[in-house]
Amino acid sequence: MEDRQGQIAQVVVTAREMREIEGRIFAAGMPVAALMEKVGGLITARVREVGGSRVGVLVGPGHNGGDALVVARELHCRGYEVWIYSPFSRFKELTGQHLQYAQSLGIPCYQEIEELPHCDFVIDGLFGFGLEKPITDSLAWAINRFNQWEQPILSIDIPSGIHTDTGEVLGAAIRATQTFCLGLWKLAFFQDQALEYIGKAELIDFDIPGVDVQAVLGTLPAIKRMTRTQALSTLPLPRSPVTHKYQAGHLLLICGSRRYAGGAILTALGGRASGVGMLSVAVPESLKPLLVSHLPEALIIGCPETQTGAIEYLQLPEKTDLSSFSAIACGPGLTLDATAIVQEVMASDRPLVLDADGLNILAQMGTIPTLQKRQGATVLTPHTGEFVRLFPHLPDPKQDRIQAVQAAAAASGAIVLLKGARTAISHPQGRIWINPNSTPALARGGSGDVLTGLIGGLWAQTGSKGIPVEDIVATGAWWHAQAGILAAQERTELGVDAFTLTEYLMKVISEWVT
Ligand SMILES: NC(=O)C1=CN([C@@H]2O[C@H](COP(=O)(O)OP(=O)(O)OC[C@H]3O[C@@H](n4cnc5c(N)ncnc54)[C@H](O)[C@@H]3O)[C@@H](O)[C@H]2O)[C@H](O)CC1
Ligand SMILES: [K+]
Repeated sequence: MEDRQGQIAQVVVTAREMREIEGRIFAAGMPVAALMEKVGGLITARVREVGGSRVGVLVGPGHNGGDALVVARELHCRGYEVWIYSPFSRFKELTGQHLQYAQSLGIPCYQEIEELPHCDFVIDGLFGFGLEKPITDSLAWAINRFNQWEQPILSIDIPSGIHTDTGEVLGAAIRATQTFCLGLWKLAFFQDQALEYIGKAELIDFDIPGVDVQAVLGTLPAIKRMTRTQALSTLPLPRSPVTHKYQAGHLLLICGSRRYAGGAILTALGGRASGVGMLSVAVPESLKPLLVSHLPEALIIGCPETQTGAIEYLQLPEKTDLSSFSAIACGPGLTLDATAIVQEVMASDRPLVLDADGLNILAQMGTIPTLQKRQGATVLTPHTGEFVRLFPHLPDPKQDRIQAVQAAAAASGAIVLLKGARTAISHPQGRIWINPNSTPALARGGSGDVLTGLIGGLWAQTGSKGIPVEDIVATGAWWHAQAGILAAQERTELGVDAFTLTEYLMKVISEWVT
């Protein structure tokens, strides 16, 4: 049972894949009406927990409308006052039958929004994954009116008007308070542009057989949703009782400038929180005392500086070269004057995380040709602005973040982590992890620096264990977000400065592990 729920929680599908999976279930003999009845019953049970007794139900022409009508009927039979709004004259057969029966029970059905009496909440069953074209004219007008209402709106499957794959608004879309995603997570739930419409997201599992999911998605689905179980299986815990510090990885961070000293501290604190065995931090010479005072356990390497206070070149301790490190993370706070060191680390074969100015310098060097020459594995961690600078010729991530990150990884051969409300991580061959939960509290200067250090530290510890790099990166993104969520719970969304975040990294993990 645990197993099935764990697997279902990771699955993410497109509308086409959902239709194929659904097709297999029907072909195997499950009557369409029976499935609709089952799904409607499950939604009703959840709706009844919401409270209120006066309900407006928005009914579309397809099976999303059919689901809504089953809920309307069930609520009516349980004593709710129910009104239907449906401005359509033609319905799919099953939906039409449900509408006829609902009306025979005395549930009123209106075509005009003004006719709907005041309700405690609204159920949105206008369109699900069958939405084909933009919503226009009077229906778009009505949706915009519903959005101005104060009452909660509960959407069935997906807010009507949202594209199931890209998450874009097709003409007009319902802004739901809560959305009950049916059966399997749809891609739109992880596209930043849809999040304000989806509200609180909940999966209603209706027992889709695992074999049907596998038959359509394969044994290694391309797009997966990150889960706690997955993150815990990747973390370097428990440690071997006989390990020594060099077996727990050696991370080199290259970060900071006179102008951006704090970025170096935050990156290093992120690296430290990963539990990495040995931490070395290369900074401009003048920052060394500051870093030593914050991280007494780290080896702080002071490097010659440019006139502007950037690292001029790497000056590693005697008998050390880049091959001494199990992973390198480079970029936060460097400024654009540190081009030479980015070139130097690119030429090494070490696992490399590039972030912030490291990415901006890479963009100036020419992202794709430079990465094609690299011997080692590279992780890029851009936000949308950096992404566009790195990959100016690829589709804009604002339209479809998942497709954009997949294209970037394929074109560059790097593992690309695209930051956002729903951070997505793609392997060059198209495997994607999506981090499903985060908090706007993390939209704050310095929080990305912490992530860079954390991912670097995890990679340094686990890279030699045969764990796929994208799994390590996704675990870092998950851990970072969970720390932000816990910190925001305890301190509000205003209380999660990047320094505080580094302290919650340990706090959140001890809650999971104990
Ligand atoms: N996932 C499952 O296995 C189950 C899904 N259920 C529900 O069914 C819908 C999908 O149903 P479908 O009938 O295919 O599509 P829709 O209800 O989303 O709507 C299609 C309907 O609407 C017309 N249409 C499309 N776009 C527009 C537009 N812009 N303007 C006007 N009309 C439009 C189109 O022609 C069709 O007639 C899924 O989301 C679930 O809610 C099952 O009930 C349970 C199993
Ligand atoms: K809907």
